[in-house]
Parts: sequence; C-alpha cells; structure tokens
Amino acid sequence: MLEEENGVDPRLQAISAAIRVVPHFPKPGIMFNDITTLLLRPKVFKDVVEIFVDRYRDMGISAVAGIEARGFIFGPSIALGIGAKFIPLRKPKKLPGEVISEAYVLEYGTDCLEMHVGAVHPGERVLVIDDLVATGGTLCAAIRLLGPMQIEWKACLCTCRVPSLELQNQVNLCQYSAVRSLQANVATKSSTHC
Ligand SMILES: O=P(O)(O)OC[C@H]1O[C@H](OP(=O)(O)OP(=O)(O)O)[C@H](O)[C@@H]1O
Ligand SMILES: Nc1ncnc2[nH]cnc12
Repeated sequence: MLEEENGVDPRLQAISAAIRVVPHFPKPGIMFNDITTLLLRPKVFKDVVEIFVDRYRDMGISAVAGIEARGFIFGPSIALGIGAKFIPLRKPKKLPGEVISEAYVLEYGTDCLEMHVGAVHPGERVLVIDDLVATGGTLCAAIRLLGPMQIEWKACLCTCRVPSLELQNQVNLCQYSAVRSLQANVATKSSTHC
C-alpha cells in the first residue's frame, strides 16, 4: 500500500510534475497535457500503474477496456496487474470483426469508438482506462458503448484531468479517478449511473 505523508500519496506530486503542459497544441488555445514525458520516467510510469492496480485488484474486475490510443499505454499493464482481460476500444475501421460504434465530440474535433461484439458479457465487471479526461466526451462515449452490455460495474480512470475544462454532465455522474486534478491529488467521484 501507499506510504503517505500528511495523508497525501507522495507519488502523486511526481506523477503530476512528469506530465508536460504544451500551450497551443494542437490548436491555439489548447493547453496540451503531454504524458509522453511521464513515460520517459520508468519509476513514475510504474507508479501510475501500481496506484490503479492497488486500488482495483481483488474487486472481481474481469475486463479492462482501454481507449485508443493513450489508454493502450496504461490499460494492458493495469489489466495484467489485476488479472483481467484487455479490451481495446478502437478508433473507426480498425477492428476486423463485427463492431458496435459510438461517435463523440472532442475538445478539438470529433471521433468515434468501436468495440468487438462479444468482447464483454453481461454481468462482467469492467474498468475503462484512458490517459486523461478533458471535456469527458471520450469517456462518455466509452460508457455509452458499454452501456447496452449490461455489465455489472464500470469505472473510468485517468492519469490526469485538464483542470480548466468543465466536465460533461455524464462524466460528473460516472465513477472516475484522476491522479492529477485541480488539487494535483487523487480525485474520485462515484455514482451508480452514467
Ligand atoms: O475528455 P475529452 O475531451 O474527450 O478528451 C480526452 C481524450 O482526448 C485524447 O485523445 P485523442 O482523441 O486526442 O486521441 P489520441 O489518444 O489518439 O491522441 C485523450 O487521450 C483522451 O482520450
Ligand atoms: N488538453 C488536452 N491535452 C491532452 N490531450 C487532450 N485531449 C483532449 N484535450 C486534451
């Protein structure tokens, strides 16, 4: 478990500091949170995975769904750490089998997520992983995609939250965690509905 100083996990500061913020990328006005700088620091990268593995192991989670592309960086390690399968939620026209799709609006564009039919079964406990939440549009799309599957439980995890943006209402109703949030601390919101 975590060694804590004043109730705050000391790893969180290092995780927050390792994420580079690049102004005006990919468009003027966007403060881009670049997690590639975190990936260059193996200890910090490992800490991110371990924080989520520690939190979600032994909770009967059978599947981790990672959102392309950056959810593929953290998701598989977390899945292996908790002994779950990994389900890629991919961008359009990448999956060869029968898919279900969900379109969504981003801070700087629009996109769509797809999942193979049969990847998850009713009653499974599923964790959704991405690198960060900005407007929450992507997480909402993942939740909408998984919604009809009648899964028992879902949570959305991210390494950081872009603090200047208001989350879409649906994400505020989701359970999500952000290592870096307004307080540069772990933020967790819970609800049974999304
Ligand atoms: O909360 P939101 O406003 O939806 O934004 C967050 C999403 O945006 C980024 O991905 P992006 O769509 O840029 O794709 P990428 O992972 O392929 O770079 C990020 O990895 C999240 O998936
Ligand atoms: N501000 C941001 N930084 C990094 N990735 C993002 N995806 C959407 N908004 C983003």
